[in-house]
Amino acid sequence: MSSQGMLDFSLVAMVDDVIQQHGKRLSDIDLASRKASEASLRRFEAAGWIRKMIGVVGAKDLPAEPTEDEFRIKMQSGIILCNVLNKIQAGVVPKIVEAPSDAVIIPDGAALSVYQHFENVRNFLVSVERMGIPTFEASDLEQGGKSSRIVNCVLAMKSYSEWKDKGGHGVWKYGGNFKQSPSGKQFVRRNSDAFMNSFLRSLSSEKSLDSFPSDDPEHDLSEMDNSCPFYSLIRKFLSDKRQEEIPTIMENLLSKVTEEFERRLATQNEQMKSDATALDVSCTNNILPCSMPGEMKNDAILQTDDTEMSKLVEVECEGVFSDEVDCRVSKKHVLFEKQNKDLQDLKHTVSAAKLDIQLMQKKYQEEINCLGQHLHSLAHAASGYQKVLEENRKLYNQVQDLKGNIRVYCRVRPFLPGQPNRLSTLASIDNGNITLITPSKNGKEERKSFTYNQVFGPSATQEMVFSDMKPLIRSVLDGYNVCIFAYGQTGSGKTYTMSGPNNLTEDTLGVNYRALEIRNSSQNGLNVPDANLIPVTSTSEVMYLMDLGHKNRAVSSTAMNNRSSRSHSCLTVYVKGRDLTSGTDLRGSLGDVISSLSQKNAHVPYRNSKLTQLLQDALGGQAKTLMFVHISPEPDAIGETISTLKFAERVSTVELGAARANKDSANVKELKEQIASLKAALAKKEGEKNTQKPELRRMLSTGSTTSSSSCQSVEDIEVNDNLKRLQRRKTFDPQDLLKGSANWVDEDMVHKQNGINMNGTCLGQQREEGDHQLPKMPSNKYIPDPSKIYPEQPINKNDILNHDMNKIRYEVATTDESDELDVATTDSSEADFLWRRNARKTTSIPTLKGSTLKTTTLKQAKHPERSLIPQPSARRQSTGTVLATPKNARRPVSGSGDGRRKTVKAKLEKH
Ligand SMILES: Nc1ncnc2c1ncn2[C@@H]1O[C@H](COP(=O)(O)OP(=O)(O)OP(=O)(O)O)[C@@H](O)[C@H]1O
Repeated sequence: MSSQGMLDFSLVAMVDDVIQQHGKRLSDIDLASRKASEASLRRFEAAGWIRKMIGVVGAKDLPAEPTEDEFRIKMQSGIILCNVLNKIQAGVVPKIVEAPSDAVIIPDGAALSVYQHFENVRNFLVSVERMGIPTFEASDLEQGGKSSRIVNCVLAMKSYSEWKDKGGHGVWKYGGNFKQSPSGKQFVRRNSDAFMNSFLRSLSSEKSLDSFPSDDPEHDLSEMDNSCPFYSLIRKFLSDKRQEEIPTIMENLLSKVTEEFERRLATQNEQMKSDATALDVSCTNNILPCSMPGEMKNDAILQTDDTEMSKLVEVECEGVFSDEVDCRVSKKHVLFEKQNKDLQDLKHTVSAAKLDIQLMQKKYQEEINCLGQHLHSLAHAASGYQKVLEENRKLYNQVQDLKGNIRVYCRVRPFLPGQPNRLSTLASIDNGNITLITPSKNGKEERKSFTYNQVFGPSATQEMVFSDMKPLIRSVLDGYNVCIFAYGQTGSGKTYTMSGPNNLTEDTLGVNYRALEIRNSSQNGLNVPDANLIPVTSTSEVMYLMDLGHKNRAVSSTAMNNRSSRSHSCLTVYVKGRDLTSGTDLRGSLGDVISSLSQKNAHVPYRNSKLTQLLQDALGGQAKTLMFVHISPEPDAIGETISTLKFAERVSTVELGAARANKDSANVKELKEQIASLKAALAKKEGEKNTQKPELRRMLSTGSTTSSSSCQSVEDIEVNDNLKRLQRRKTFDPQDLLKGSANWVDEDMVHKQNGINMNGTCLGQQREEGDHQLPKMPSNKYIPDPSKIYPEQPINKNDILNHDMNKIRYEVATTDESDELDVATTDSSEADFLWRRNARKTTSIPTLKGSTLKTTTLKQAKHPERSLIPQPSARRQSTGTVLATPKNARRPVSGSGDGRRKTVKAKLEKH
């Protein structure tokens, strides 16, 4: 809205206000100023005439427009006045006393020679008076004197001079009337009413001049008073003023009115601006809720901006603008109405939108409820599916057990603290399936999935891992042998799973420790050269031995693992239990192998071959075997990871044959007791009847078709005797006898008595051969007195159940062909021995000499068909060889488990 087009105030009221505020002062100030102005004009006129008469120099640099004081001071010495007078009439002042310099004349007439000044002034005044020119008092030249009288005197001299210049006719008389000022300003003396008429006419130019007939002033004024209150106001204001004051007063009044008008206009503009802003905000606020969807009315509201509203208001105000108040009220009313209407529209829109939203909310709520029900049923179905999957997994594991498959678990190590690259190759884990992201050749990522019995992700805890293995470990108590071994790239977490990290806490205890919580009784037996068998009576004693072994392990830094195990860790716990109701004895063993991969090929084969021998028992068909593959999540390990997983997948297809419990029936037990007592008797007699030993040896050699005499024992003869007796008993199940562990335990017992120990887990194959004579094997050192190794006694490393196979490995490397080593190696693996024994059969070499570990490994490499298990990649060779334990050369190449079992059955039938 334009401020020019619509005043928010009345002009008349504004003028009235100005008059009320400044009326009296306007008159007073203006009169004084007028007088001052007149005095100035006269002074300037006087000064100008003096300068003209005597020159600027003669006038002592009197300014053209001097102030009152300047003029008085310049006149003070009387010199100028005298000189001017002499100019009008030469010699009228006969003697003028000049001042030494202007500097001696100081303000306020403090002349150096007051007397001399007085002389000049006196001479001047006398001369002037004589000429009939108006004079002044000498004191008028002093401060506070009437300087206007000095000016008047000078102007009178001027008048006289002019008169004289014109010829000096008649008598000169000074009138003292005002004349036109040098500045051109002229005060016009007029009749007050006439002047008012003229003045008001000029002001009323906005109205029609025709309405003011000039020839009847009285009529004019009354007409004007009646038609416009403004004129009446001005007339009233000027009525008591003198005519000559009216122009000045009107000038000042107009100036004040203009000032006030501008001030009010500015205020109105400000007000209009802020109103417009408020209107904008109001419109915006009202329009915002209209932006709800589906409201067509909003468009109309949005289009009604304040410009359009201004136009509307202006149109409505048109024709009535003369009445400013009405116009303003009308305009505001229109605005108000408009805004009110808009507000109502907006309210309507908002309530409509609210209704819509409520409807939508209701609809969504219904949909959400519906979805919730679907989700519920889906969740129910999913949980059922999970249950089915879990059941499926259990059944699958059972089938695996029945088939004797190696169970394969997989664990993914988490990223280690401080590892910069946290991009994992692991895509997903789902119920035994693991999917990895592998970089493909064309740059696109590919995914590869593998299936195992169980898969643990990086967040799996030790407890979670162990609880899954618990049933397997518990089956030791049911008489099964159990072998759990870890496999994987260096640094992938094998040690962590089996033992735990360096700083062990209750939460991070590995499988080894946790398995011992289960039971705390054990029997010993380990066929590792230089390893010792220590009887223990409690879990804590086993833990102590484990710690001891752990300390003895060789570790060193590899590229991927700072504390990489440079040794194999093997813990065998022999457990013997008794079923109190049936009187059945249960025995089992747990072979726990932690293998570490090396970074350099040089030492790998040695290390693997020893592990192979250790695992022979577990792979002999009698054990439940769990292979725990470990992988690292880092992208740069993806090659090794895929290779590991592929190998593990192949391993999971290998059937070792169903494991069987080492149960002794009452009959077998009875027989065993007889054998034991016989063995004890034999042992007792052995010392007494040294002469009989050659005879026994001879009997043994004739009773065996395959083994060398050096490997036979007295016990073997007794086993054969018992076998013959058992075969004659109809109630006896030959399977019992074929359970190698049953006889093995007997052997074990005897060997223990004789200070010899054998691992009692891998005799199935021996029975298959129909060769019931056990080879006599150099044994581990049995330490009947545990106190030898416990803290109170100095620890002899040779007397410790040594977990560090590294030592063995180095012996192999350095004494490759030594007899001791050969024997030791043979000791450590019955199956290996048998294999070599058969080899000897075919090659007719009746000696074990030269059959070193290295040779064994090489032979195996030359005859991969002996292995029941697929070979891993070159880098995985160490662990692959662990599984590829050299077997009997006559063992079927594939379908090993079944084939082997068939062989067993054939042998049984024979028996
Ligand atoms: N599941 C896990 N959670 C936390 N840390 C782990 C886990 N698995 C492994 N680690 C850590 O990763 C590092 C390497 O693990 P570990 O020594 O067990 O590997 P390894 O396979 O035994 O290696 P090597 O074959 O070289 O002996 C260790 O610092 C270990 O604590």
